[in-house]
Amino acid sequence: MAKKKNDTKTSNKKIKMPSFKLSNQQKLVFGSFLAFFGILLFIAFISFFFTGEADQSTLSDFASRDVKSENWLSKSGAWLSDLFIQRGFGIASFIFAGLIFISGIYVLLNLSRANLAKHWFWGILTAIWLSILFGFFGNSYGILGGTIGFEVNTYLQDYIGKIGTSLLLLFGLITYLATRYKVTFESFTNLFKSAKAGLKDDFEQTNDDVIIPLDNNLSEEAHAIKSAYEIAKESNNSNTVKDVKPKVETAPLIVKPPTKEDLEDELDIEMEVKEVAEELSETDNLSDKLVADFGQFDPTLELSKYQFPPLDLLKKYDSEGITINQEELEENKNKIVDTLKNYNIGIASIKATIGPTVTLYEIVPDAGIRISKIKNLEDDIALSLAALGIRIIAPIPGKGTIGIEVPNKNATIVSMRSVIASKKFQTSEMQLPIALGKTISNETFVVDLAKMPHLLMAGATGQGKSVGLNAVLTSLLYKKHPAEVKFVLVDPKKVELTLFNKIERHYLAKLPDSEDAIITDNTKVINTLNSLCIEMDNRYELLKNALCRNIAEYNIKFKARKLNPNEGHQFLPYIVLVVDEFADLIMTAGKEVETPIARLAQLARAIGIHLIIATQRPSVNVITGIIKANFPARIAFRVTSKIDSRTILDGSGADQLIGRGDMLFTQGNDLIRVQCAFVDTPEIEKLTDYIGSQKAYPNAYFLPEYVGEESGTSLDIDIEDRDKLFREAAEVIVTAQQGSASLLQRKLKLGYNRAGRIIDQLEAAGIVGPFEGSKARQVLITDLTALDRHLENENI
Ligand SMILES: Nc1ncnc2c1ncn2[C@@H]1O[C@H](COP(=O)(O)OP(=O)(O)OP(=O)(O)O)[C@@H](O)[C@H]1O
Repeated sequence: MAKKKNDTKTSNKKIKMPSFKLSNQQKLVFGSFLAFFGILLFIAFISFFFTGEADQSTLSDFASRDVKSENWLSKSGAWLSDLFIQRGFGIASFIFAGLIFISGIYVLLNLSRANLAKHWFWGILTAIWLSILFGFFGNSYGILGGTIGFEVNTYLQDYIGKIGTSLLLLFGLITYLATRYKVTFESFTNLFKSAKAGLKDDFEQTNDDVIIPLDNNLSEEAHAIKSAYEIAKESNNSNTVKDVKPKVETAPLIVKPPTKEDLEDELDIEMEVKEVAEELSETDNLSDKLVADFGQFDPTLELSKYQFPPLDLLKKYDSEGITINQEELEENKNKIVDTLKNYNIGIASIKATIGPTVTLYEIVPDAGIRISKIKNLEDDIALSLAALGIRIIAPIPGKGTIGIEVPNKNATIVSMRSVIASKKFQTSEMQLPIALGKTISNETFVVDLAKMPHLLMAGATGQGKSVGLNAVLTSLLYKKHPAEVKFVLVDPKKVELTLFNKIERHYLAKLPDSEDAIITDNTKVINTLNSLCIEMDNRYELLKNALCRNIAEYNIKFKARKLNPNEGHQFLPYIVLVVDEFADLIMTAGKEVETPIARLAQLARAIGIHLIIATQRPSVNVITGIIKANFPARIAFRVTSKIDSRTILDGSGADQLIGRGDMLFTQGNDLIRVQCAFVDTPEIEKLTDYIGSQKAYPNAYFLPEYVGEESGTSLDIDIEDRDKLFREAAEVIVTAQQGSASLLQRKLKLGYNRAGRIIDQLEAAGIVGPFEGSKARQVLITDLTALDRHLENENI
C-alpha cells in the first residue's frame, strides 16, 4: 500500500515538470509591468518629438549623471525613443508601445495567447510597412520612417526604382487587407458605392438642417425643437445603420471536485478550468446562427432610406407661449372672492395656474365650509365673471383644494409643432405615443394608444374633433416607421381624411379588392370590419403558435429570428382603425357594424389593433352600452347638453368647455382638461406630400379577404335544414310585405338570432331580397297564393 502511494507521488512529480504557466500573482506583476512599460514608451515617444533634437547630444553620455536629458522620462526615455524611432521604425514605433501595452492587458485578464500572437504578427508587419512608406515619402526626415525605413527604401530604390517601390508598397497593402480583413474586390466596389450614396444622403440632409443659434439664452421652445431635431436625426440614422452586436454566451463553469492528490499538490500545480458551452436547443441554435450571420431581423429594411418628416413641415404660430395678464388674474381673483363672500364663504388661500386656454384658480375654503355649497354656486360665479365655460372641480382629486377653471380672455393656440418637439414626446418609450396637446399647467400631454387600448372621441360639430383625429395621426407619423403601423381610415364625410390618400402605400391598410384605401362608403365598412376580425383571429393563432402573450413579445421574438417565416410568421405592424363619423355608420348599418366593432374592442388589444372612433352625436343609441364598456379612454370636446356629456364621460363637464379644441380626457378615472394641439389642413398636406414623395411599398397593406354574406355564399341553405317556423315566417313577411328580422321577432316571439337565421333561409328560398344596410329587405313574393305556388315548385 505504502509502495503504491510512493508510486503515485513519483508520477505526480513528473507532471510538475517546468511549465510556462504563471501563477495569478505572477500574472498580476508581469501583466502590470508590461502595461506600464507600454505607457512609458508611449510617453517617451511623444516627448521625443519635442525634445529629441536637444537630447541627441546627451545620448553618448548615458552613464554620466551630470549630463541631463530633456525627455519627459529623462535619460532612459531619450535612449529608448532614440532606439525605437531614430534608429528603428520611425513613427510606426508607436505600434510597439501599443503592442506591449496590449500584452500586459492580455496577461492580466488571462486572455487567449493565440490572439495576442496574432496581434504581434500583424503589428510588426504593419510597423515595417509604415516605416517603409514614411521612408519613401519623407526621405529627408529620419524621424518619420526611422533608420529601417530609410535604409530599406534606399536599398529598394537602388534595385527597383521609385515606381517599383511604390507598387511594392501598394501590393503589400493589398496583401495585408486581403489576408487580415478578408477584403475582396467586390467589397471594394461596394464600399465605393455606399460611400457615394452616403455622400449623397449627407448632402440631402444638410439641405434639411435646421440652423440653431449657439445661444445660451435660447427660448425653451427652441431648446425643445433643437433636442427634438437631434433625436429625430439620431433615430433616422439608427434606422439605416444597424449595429449587430455579437452575442456573448455565458456558460457555466464545470469544476471537477479535487482529488486528495490534487489537494496535496495544490500549491504547485495550477488547476485548469475548462469552460463548457451551454447546450442550446435546436431552434435557439438556429436563430443564434441566423442572428450572427444576418443580424436581427429589421422590419424597416425594405424602406431603409425612409426619412422621418422634419419639424419644419409644421407651422409655428406667433401667438404661441402664454402671456400672463396680471390685471386679468387679479380681476378674476377678486370676483371669485367677492362672489363667495356674498354667500358667506370665506377663503383661506387662492392660487392660480395659467394654461393655454383656461386658468385654474385653486382655493382652500375656510374650515367648516361644505364643498357642495361651492359646487352649487357654479352659475353664480359664471355670472359674476361674465364668462362661458366655467368649471368647478370640488374637490380636486388628491389635492384637497377646490378648483375653478376660468377661460382666458386671449386663448393661445397650442401648435402641433410645439408638442411634437417636446422632449416628453420625442423621448417617450411608448408603443404608440400620441401628443394630444397641453394640460392646464401647460405641460405637453402624451398618452400611449396601445395602453388605452381604444379611444372614443365625441363633441358637437365644429368643436375640434377632426383636428383632434389629425393630431393623433400626425403624432404617429412622426414617431413610427411605415413598417410599424398601418391605418384603416373610415371617413363617411369624404373630405376630412382624403389627404392621407397620398401615403396609401406607406401607411394605409385596405381590402385587396378595394380601389380606395380610405373608406367612404358605409356598406364597405362592414366588410373591412369583418376583415379586421379575421386579421385578429389570424394574429391570435400566430401568437398562440409562437407562445407569446402580446404583439410586442411576438415582434421581439420575430426580430430575434426565433420564428420561422415559412410557418406563416411575419413581423406584425400595429393597426389603427380610425372612424371619423361613427353616428352615421351606426345609423345606416346598425348591428352589422356594432358587432364587429364590439368584438374588436373586446379582444384586439393584445394583437395590436386599436380603434379610434369619433362621433358628433353622443346619444345613447350611437354610443351604446356595449361600445362604452369597451372604450375606457374617452375624449370629450364641447357638447351642447349635460345629457350628452354624461353619455360620453359618465358625468357633466363637457358641456362647460369653451370649444376650439378645449377637451376633457379620461382613461377611466380622473378627468384631465387638455387644450388639443392644432394642426391645420396645409400642414397635413405638407406632411403627407413629404412622406408620399418617398419610396413606398408596392401596394397598401392588405387585410385578409372577407366574403360578405350579401354576396350569396351562405345562402345555399338546405331545404331540410329549414326552421320549423319557416313557413309561418314566410307568410308573415309576405302579408306585411316587409322583409325585416324585427318583424319576425315581434310576430313570432323569436330571439334575434333565430329571426336572423330565418331571414337568411327566406333569402335562400328567394322570398326576400338581399341585405340592404339598415333598410328592410325587399319582399319578392307578392301575396300568399304566389307564396304557396313558389314553395310547391321548390319541392318538385
Ligand atoms: N385645437 C384647436 N385649437 C384652435 N382651434 C381649433 C382647434 N381645434 C379646432 N379648432 C377650430 O375649430 C374649427 C373646427 O374644427 P373641426 O373641423 O376639427 O371640428 P369638428 O368637430 O371636426 O367639426 P365637424 O364634426 O363638423 O367636422 C377649426 O377649423 C378650427 O378653426
